[in-house]
Amino acid sequence: MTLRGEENLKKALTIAGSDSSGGAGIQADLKAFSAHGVYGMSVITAVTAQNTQGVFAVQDMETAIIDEQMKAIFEDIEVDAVKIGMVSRSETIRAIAGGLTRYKARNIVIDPVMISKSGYHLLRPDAVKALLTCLLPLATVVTPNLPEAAEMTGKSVNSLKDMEKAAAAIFQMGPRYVLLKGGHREGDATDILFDGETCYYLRSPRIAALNTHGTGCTLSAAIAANLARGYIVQEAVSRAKEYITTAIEHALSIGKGVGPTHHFYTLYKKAGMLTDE
Ligand SMILES: Nc1ncnc2c1ncn2[C@@H]1O[C@H](COP(=O)(O)OP(=O)(O)O)[C@@H](O)[C@H]1O
Ligand SMILES: Cc1ncc(COP(=O)(O)O)c(N)n1
Repeated sequence: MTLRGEENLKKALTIAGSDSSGGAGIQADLKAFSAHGVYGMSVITAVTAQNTQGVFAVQDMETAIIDEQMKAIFEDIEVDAVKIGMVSRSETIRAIAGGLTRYKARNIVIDPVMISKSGYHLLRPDAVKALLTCLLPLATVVTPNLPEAAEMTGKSVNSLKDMEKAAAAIFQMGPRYVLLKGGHREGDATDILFDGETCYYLRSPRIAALNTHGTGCTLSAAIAANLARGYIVQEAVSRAKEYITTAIEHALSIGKGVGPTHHFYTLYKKAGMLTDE
């Protein structure tokens, strides 16, 4: 059976860690892909035991199974975009970079995940260099938050001026675009997109939200989904920013700590599935 429009179905891959509580990592990415009407696939780099209160254990996958997952996907299915999240350690990073190059992957969005909101090191400190030298040059867009930008540049990043300088320094590391996220700032949640020449400001008021688990994962997956759908980078990023803003506005009070964002608010609303209206 062929579904109407199936021949136009776009396919995106997330290479990231599993979050058992479903708010971040692979699970957030697949939800974001689905909400954009994009078929989702995954390469799991690590399994975490975590919930809304913290990360309690991590098991890294062997590089052999990372290679095999990439091979299984790329040798069979056309991949329209790739999002990369938690990569844990240098061996994992080298395996991913090798696979992306071998299979000529395109539309690559790298979220340089380092420390979870709850304070757990999801990237080993000795793997930062491998992330910068092996993966960043392959990125269409890299999406650091402020602490990650500080780690990458060796300078603290707070003001919008600092953000512009950091975006320019990270651009020199090889990605085609840098999206520096302002979620950790005081004041407006303004992000900066830099293409090597111009800084574009993506503004949104700060939402007084407690439930922001997985915001960065969701944003980068939404960018990948929009690239898979054929939008140019500026448009893909600006649509993803609208998507994450709605997802935070209607974030879910699930669990005892920092809950996840709501991926399907707009879809549920259109379908008349929201009971409070
Ligand atoms: N309280 C908030 N209100 C509005 N937007 C937010 C808020 N917190 C984060 N964002 C937005 O969510 C996206 C993810 O940013 P951030 O939370 O900094 O990423 P990370 O999860 O990597 O730390 C960015 O577009 C950021 O501006
Ligand atoms: C598997 C995985 N990947 C990424 C994050 C970062 O998300 P956050 O910064 O919201 O904790 C996470 N907590 N877990």
